[in-house]
Amino acid sequence: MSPVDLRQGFGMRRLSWTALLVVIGGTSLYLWSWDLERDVTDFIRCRCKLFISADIKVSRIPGAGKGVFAKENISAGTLLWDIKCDAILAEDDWESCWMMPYDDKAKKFLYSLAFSVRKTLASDILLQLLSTAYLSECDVVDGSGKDTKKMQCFVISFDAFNYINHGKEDANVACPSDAMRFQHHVSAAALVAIKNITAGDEILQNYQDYHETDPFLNSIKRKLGLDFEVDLNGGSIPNLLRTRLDDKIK
Ligand SMILES: C[S@@+](CC[C@H](N)C(=O)[O-])C[C@H]1O[C@@H](n2cnc3c(N)ncnc32)[C@H](O)[C@@H]1O
Repeated sequence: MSPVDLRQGFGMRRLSWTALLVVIGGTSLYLWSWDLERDVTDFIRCRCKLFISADIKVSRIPGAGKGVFAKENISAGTLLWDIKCDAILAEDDWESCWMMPYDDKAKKFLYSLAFSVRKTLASDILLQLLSTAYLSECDVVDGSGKDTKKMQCFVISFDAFNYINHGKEDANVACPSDAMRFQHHVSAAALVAIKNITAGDEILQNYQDYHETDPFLNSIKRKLGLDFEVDLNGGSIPNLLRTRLDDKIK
């Protein structure tokens, strides 16, 4: 596993941070106003790091929007991205990111959001947050990557890997095996190259490995009019309503 050099800054980063603060602040206010804050939102402060240089540009997949492209050759087995939710474990140069457990409380809250008649600015902001977050296994128990509970969390980060598109046979990254996690203290939500990747290749992950297969979440997203993945087996993903944060802050 050989981490390559740090990602250089991506455009819009400052705007993304401002938007993130607005989102977290707005969400807390909104939940507090519903007396739900303590019950529903455990936004866990984590640190994330991208270990490679990558470009965000138009994907070669028709209709897929933007994608992530490697700027260098990457060998199979290289750790590309990781997240740690224990401050002691992450170095200072890891960037702030968040996890929110996808548990019964979160499901109850999502349900109330989808079926509530109350529509406010704060609920709109929360929707933006949902549209950028993705589900992944998480290590919230001790933040060390050793958590074997296989919980799922929403990952909220604003780095280039938010733009990874879906691929099946051509997927070249995936979450690490349990053996790799335990041996190298890698998080369950980390991304590892599963093939040799050549500079200029688009980085693709099979979405079925980590999210969008949850019928409840998909029904909520459908109800909320959010972008969601369907028919991943068929290989085509309809471009429904696109509400991604970056589109809003152009
Ligand atoms: C996490 S985003 C990836 C970044 C996205 N392409 C963008 O420009 O913001 C996921 C969305 O990208 C699009 N997408 C990803 N993989 C795709 C594929 N193989 N075919 C078509 N659209 C895809 C879908 O709209 C999906 O909801």
